[in-house]
Amino acid sequence: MSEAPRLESVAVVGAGALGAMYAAHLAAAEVEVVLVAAGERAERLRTQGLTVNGAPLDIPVLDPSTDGHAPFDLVLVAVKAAQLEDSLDLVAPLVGPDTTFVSVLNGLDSERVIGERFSPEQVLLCIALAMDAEREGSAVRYTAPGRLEIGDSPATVTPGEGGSERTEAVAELLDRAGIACTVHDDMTHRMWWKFLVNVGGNQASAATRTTYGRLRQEPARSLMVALQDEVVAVAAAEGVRLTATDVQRWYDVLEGQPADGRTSMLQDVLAGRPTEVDIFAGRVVELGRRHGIATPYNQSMLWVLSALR
Ligand SMILES: NC(=O)C1=CN([C@@H]2O[C@H](COP(=O)(O)OP(=O)(O)OC[C@H]3O[C@@H](n4cnc5c(N)ncnc54)[C@H](OP(=O)(O)O)[C@@H]3O)[C@@H](O)[C@H]2O)C=CC1
Ligand SMILES: CC(C)(CO)C(=O)C(=O)O
Repeated sequence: MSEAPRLESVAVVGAGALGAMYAAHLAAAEVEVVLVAAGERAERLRTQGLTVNGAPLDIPVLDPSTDGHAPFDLVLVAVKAAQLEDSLDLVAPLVGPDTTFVSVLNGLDSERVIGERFSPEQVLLCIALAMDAEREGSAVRYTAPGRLEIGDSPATVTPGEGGSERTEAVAELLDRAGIACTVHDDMTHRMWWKFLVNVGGNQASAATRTTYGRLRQEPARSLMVALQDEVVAVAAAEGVRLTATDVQRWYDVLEGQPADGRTSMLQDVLAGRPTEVDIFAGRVVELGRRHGIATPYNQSMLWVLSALR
């Protein structure tokens, strides 16, 4: 078996809670890492900078519309869902045929969108889990860095043939940078599991404005469970089996989260930013309609959280 290439350069697009946290890890491991941004955002990042857990994040800001650079080995996409298309346009000049993409975005669809814009072979499937990263202005803080789970898309790898070189190379890079990562051969199931987590956890916490500690208790907990039951139903109709054990695994993760930690969606609501409700409740409602499954709790979330825009 040939050895996976060693990845040396990373472009992070989306210098928010997750993007800045991972950029700090990569820079500390002496990997070449840049933050990709344009216009006023690039200017702000250059002049105001960012801090991660109080330490200045001293890495270059690259604006592809004015600054040239050879294609990067890895593009780490860490914007919110509504910003995905724009961020891909921005990063396009930094992408070559050997560039690999990892998207930490929540939801079922970002990898497909990236694959359609570039090439499906260049995109790994990924979920980001169990972190409590938050950003306020130019300050990013976390106590729990969580972990990434990565693997190949079934659309690009033949089952039983083992992981791709791209997956191996990304796992090696993350390991070098001290970013906890596990490789999975059934990422489709893992993505659906994460979707269940976000549809329940993020939306219930955002609608009731509760931290992880209060999300573990009534009444937020019952709302979370009702939202998740609808995910289990639409997942089954899509051929994905989410079991009671799968659901329990999220409760176990939730128990371990800091009591005062906040989901990314609660952070958006509290900061007055648009939420990612379209990729959570919006997607469940759409799948429910397609399969003739009632999704009243997610329909309510769609109305409630959309009204906060
Ligand atoms: N935070 C968390 O704990 C977790 C988040 N996730 C998921 O990860 C994704 C990222 O979340 P999070 O880090 O919280 O998001 P943030 O909102 O903190 O960060 C997004 C960043 O993207 C930047 N951005 C927006 N548009 C562009 C663009 N066109 N070009 C370059 N940069 C851009 C924003 O800049 P600006 O501020 O200037 O607008 C912001 O810095 C989401 O899908 C989220 O659901 C998953 C697991 C946990
Ligand atoms: C799983 C969770 C809740 C943090 O680990 C998340 O994905 C988010 O906050 O968006």
